[in-house]
Amino acid sequence: MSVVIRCENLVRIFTSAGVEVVALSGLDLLVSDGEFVAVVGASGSGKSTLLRILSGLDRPSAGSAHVAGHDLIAMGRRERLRFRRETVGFLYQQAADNLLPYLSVADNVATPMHLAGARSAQVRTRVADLLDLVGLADHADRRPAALSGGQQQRAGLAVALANSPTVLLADEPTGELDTATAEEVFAALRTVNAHLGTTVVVVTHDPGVSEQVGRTVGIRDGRTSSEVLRRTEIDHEGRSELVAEEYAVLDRAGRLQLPRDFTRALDLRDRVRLDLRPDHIGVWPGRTTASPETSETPETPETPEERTP
Ligand SMILES: Nc1ncnc2c1ncn2[C@@H]1O[C@H](COP(=O)(O)OP(=O)(O)OP(=O)(O)O)[C@@H](O)[C@H]1O
Repeated sequence: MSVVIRCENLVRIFTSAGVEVVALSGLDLLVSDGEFVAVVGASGSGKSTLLRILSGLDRPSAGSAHVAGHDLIAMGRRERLRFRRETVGFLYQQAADNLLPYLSVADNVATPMHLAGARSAQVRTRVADLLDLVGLADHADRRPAALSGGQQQRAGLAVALANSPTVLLADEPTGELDTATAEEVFAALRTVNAHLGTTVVVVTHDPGVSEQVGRTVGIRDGRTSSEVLRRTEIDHEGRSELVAEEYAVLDRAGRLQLPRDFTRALDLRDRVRLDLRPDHIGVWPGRTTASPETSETPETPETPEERTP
């Protein structure tokens, strides 16, 4: 499957009042065509900065970023405008940022198409198709204020998809919604992902969304740290079960960030002991007094931090 988003060693440093803030500190991210990925991290971890760069609103200080064949650093003004209009769609947390309050839902969805020069007949068909897809066919004539929070986000989703973007970027799209309504919005995002093939990247502080998406990428201190991949497996009795596997990102320099709950569980810190096996690497709490040669190496290590890829 082809790669749609490729970020390598992305750095973004802000300077305000003479103080430098490192928002992204060498972030790597690969997203394949048609994937549904959540980037999850605490407040201040760099999520919004990453999305602003991916949507062409901001430029990184260093590193490289490509989205759907566009080089986000080399891109000139004209290409950037076209990229923002045609290649990426954006869904914000607040309905007010996605929808114009004085237009009906249908006119909100039609506006980006008219701006891109689409013909009226074409616009009408696409508006109807999109509202059908997000389950708002019966609400086309309503103003945003007459919709529930979940309906407003689904209307915003239809607006973001108006010009058939390759990638949909969503910044905390369910941040203001209760759990049931958030699930409804994620269901609409999954429908869009499955039916239109749009690659979807959601950023959020909520680790709970990992159950709603195909892959979760953790972001910590401006770098991608761990990943959880979910896939369906058929067990020996023919039942399908959802399997979640945890991954960590290994960068080109060989650096690996272990998930915090793993390091805490085994009190791993400062220095850890490594053991190369034919198909995996074992990691043990380091001992300060014994060297790796003299310390015991379990013959059949079964500690939870060991993963066979
Ligand atoms: N324009 C800016 N000027 C100065 N510092 C900034 C700017 N934008 C972001 N930062 C800083 O960069 C860091 C990352 O911010 P960012 O908004 O990307 O994080 P976030 O994970 O999206 O957080 P939140 O969930 O709170 O929005 C923070 O320390 C933030 O204060």
